[in-house]
Amino acid sequence: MADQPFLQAKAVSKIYNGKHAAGVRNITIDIKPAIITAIIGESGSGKSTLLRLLYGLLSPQEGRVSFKGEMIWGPEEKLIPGHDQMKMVTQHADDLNLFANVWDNIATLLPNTNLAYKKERSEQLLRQLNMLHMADKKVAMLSGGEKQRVAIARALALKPEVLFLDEPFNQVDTSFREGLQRDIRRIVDETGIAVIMVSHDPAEVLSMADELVVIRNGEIIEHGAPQELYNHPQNFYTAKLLSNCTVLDNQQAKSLGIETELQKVVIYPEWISIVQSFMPKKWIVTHSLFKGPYEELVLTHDDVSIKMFNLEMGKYPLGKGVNIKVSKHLAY
Ligand SMILES: Nc1ncnc2c1ncn2[C@@H]1O[C@H](COP(=O)(O)OP(=O)(O)OP(=O)(O)O)[C@@H](O)[C@H]1O
Repeated sequence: MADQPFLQAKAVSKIYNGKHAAGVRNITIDIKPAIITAIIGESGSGKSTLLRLLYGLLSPQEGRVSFKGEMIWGPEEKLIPGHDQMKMVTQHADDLNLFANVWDNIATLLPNTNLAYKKERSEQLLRQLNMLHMADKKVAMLSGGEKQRVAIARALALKPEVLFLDEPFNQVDTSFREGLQRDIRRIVDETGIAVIMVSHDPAEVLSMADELVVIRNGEIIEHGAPQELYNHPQNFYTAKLLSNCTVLDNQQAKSLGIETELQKVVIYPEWISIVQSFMPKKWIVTHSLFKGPYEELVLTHDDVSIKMFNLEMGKYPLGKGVNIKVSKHLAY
């Protein structure tokens, strides 16, 4: 059927036994093919639980998960949970054969019935993950990031339609991480696979995802495109997750000329700029953190401190007084 949902959870709940009623509650979500969906939320909010329910590693207590109209059965209903068309890679990349080389770790998953295809597909996977030059290396000799690439190539070997990534880049350093992120984006664009990922890193989800799903205390509170959620978060929680922002109460916000009846005012660092003015310079630079291409400054006036980015390195040393302009704020 043309309008059959791809991967869908309907009113799914899974609450663990324990002192606190933790887990996920009444989750309804439609995952689309050929895009990257990222699930974000604070630690313990239920991200991994949701991922495992979608993948069939956990059985829901209520609701159902289906893939192209077919029910996904969890371990309570099925001896070997999961679905042939879905694969998961976690941060541990733990199903690798450390004593075999990279090539064999991948080729072994492909059928022997067509050796020409086996060779061609293994090569293609290694090329997609930028590992062709390491084909002969023993996996035990690889770095954490390289092992992660092999794990992803293995997961893709049989052309699944859905790839789950649970904090896949945690062990990987920044430069390697960006390369891997780009490769995953390219694979999604080239193959039409759906990627569903969980990550703690706002920069990562903002740059990688097409759709963000925000989860708090086991419930989805909002979802949408990264740009939309970043610029217009409906919830204070989402703004705090996505930006290293300043949070003020409405009294403190008055010192920036912001009047609101709502309790909390959120200002992202990039919404504050230093301006030249003849007015008394009431904001004092009280902290300065070197961040490589920019400095993160904390400016203080009475009991109010705000964070901003400064690209003019060294121009505003500690103790310097400045005037500022706030171009935008959010209130909750
Ligand atoms: N097997 C379990 N038994 C009991 N409680 C559990 C179990 N697994 C998870 N929980 C609890 O359920 C809640 C959600 O856990 P989950 O791992 O899904 O959160 P998360 O958002 O992925 O967290 P993190 O970002 O820290 O990995 C947490 O409070 C956790 O302690």
